[in-house]
Amino acid sequence: MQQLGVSPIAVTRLAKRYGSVSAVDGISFSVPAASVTGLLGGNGAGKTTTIAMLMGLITPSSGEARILGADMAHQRYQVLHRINFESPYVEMPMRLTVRQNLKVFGRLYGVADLKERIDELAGELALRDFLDRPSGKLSAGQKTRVALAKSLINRPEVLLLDEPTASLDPDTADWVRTHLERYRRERGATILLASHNMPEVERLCDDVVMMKGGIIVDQGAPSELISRYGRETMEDVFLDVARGRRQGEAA
Ligand SMILES: Nc1ncnc2c1ncn2[C@@H]1O[C@H](COP(=O)(O)OP(=O)(O)OP(=O)(O)O)[C@@H](O)[C@H]1O
Repeated sequence: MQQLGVSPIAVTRLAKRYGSVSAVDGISFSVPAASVTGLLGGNGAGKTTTIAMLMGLITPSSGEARILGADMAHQRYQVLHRINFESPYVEMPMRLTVRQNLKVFGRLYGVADLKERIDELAGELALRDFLDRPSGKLSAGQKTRVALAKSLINRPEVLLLDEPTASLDPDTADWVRTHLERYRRERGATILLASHNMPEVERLCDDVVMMKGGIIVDQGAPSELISRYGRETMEDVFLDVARGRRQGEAA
């Protein structure tokens, strides 16, 4: 059970240095239960490094990344079965079929009703036509649907998504967003979403954390940020932040 009053995702003075490079430089933010927060920033801002520390895949130089109360650098095994992630940069074993891959991940996450769960996801995410094909022989869009199925296999309470719609056609991307919205609503899941797609951020995110050079340069609800910067869209806000323009300053 989640502790009362503790955000499912909580990052405190988190930092990661690689030699002289500060990939993440002492950031703090939290994601309230059952909400979606977008992690935004240009290339090299520190988003993937932050998510990797939240997954416990990279050890912070200092500070803490907690999920469901567990310090992910030291206590991740307490909560791994309750969380999951999706990234287009993580490939599944290509020779295994989609079904075999989902079985491997399902076992890793300790899913009790695995056969039923795979069947359920195959229906919901339209995987049936290629469930018994090698994962390496799928199109990018099909691979993304499989990656989404993998990330939902254990019905996670917390989902970390690193550009879940990167390199998808607009139709498939819209389809993925609709699924994520539905999953969040039905499961009450807490989601952190790194994205370069501003319409996606406006549609899915309750809150946004904007990073640049490893630090947080602004945060708030998309509508709040748009009005604070005197802009029409998050795309405009993003460009203002990326180009170092102050709120309300003319382009
Ligand atoms: N293993 C590493 N060794 C050295 N520097 C690294 C390493 N990983 C990341 N960095 C550096 O840390 C900074 C942040 O990288 P990160 O991948 O977190 O950014 P990002 O916001 O996810 O960028 P993108 O949008 O391009 O994916 C960059 O300057 C990057 O070059």
